[in-house]
Amino acid sequence: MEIKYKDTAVSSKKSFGQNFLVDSNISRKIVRSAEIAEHDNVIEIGPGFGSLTKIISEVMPRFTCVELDHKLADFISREFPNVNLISDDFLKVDLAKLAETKPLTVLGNIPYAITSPILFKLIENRAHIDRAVLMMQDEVARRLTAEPKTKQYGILAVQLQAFGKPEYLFKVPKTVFKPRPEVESAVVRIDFSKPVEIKNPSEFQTFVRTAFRMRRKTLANNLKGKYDVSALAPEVLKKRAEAFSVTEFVALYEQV
Ligand SMILES: C[S@@+](CC[C@H](N)C(=O)[O-])C[C@H]1O[C@@H](n2cnc3c(N)ncnc32)[C@H](O)[C@@H]1O
Repeated sequence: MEIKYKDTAVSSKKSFGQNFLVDSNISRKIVRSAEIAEHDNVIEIGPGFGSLTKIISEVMPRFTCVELDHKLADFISREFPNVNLISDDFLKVDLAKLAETKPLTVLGNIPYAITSPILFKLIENRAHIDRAVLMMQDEVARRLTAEPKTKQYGILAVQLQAFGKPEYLFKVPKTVFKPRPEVESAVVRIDFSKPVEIKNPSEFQTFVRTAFRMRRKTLANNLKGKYDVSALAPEVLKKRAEAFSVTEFVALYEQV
């Protein structure tokens, strides 16, 4: 489907997750949720035709946008000459460098196909991020914020909740996008401002992935041969990974 706005037309690319938000009330609600102030260091992922960019620019004169589609990047730099436009893949951008003066506030109606890589990049760079407000697929938003012992609770929930504080804000209907996506959307806010102390965070991430390797299996089965579980009680080992809260997960990791 060709989407045209002002002098720019793109044939919406599914692989780039190009579903453009066409309801300015929702754009305003998303930007408001980030509570940005003029002195914040804001970065927007995938500005597209600028539905969020326009609202952000009403609050602050200068911020950064990262857009992979060259046509749209050109459009943004013409429409918003004060924006620091990076015409590249967000996954390749050096966030530490952009956060040299101040931790970042990340905003975006993100391409759904790369939601997980984006979230893992944010976790990895959490020291350089204050908060993020992101629109994503509703199902993923529910997984990030899921409670233990539910179907949605898994690797993403434990990692996001261990390193940040994700909060499900509101659902967004398909009807406010052009073209309409096949899935429902939702907006999530993740607070990274109070970092949790976990020794060797990347090993913790591997531990979480290993514990959830086969969801139906017990912790004993999933950790067998990979970790020394002798310090864990037999009744703990009999449970499945989904039974443990994030705090319990950190405690388990410190005992293996
Ligand atoms: C869901 S659309 C949102 C566009 C706009 N923010 C809106 O709300 O209407 C996602 C945007 O991200 C861009 N995009 C896709 N992959 C990207 C990547 N790896 N890095 C940066 N931008 C990307 C797309 O070209 C598109 O403009």
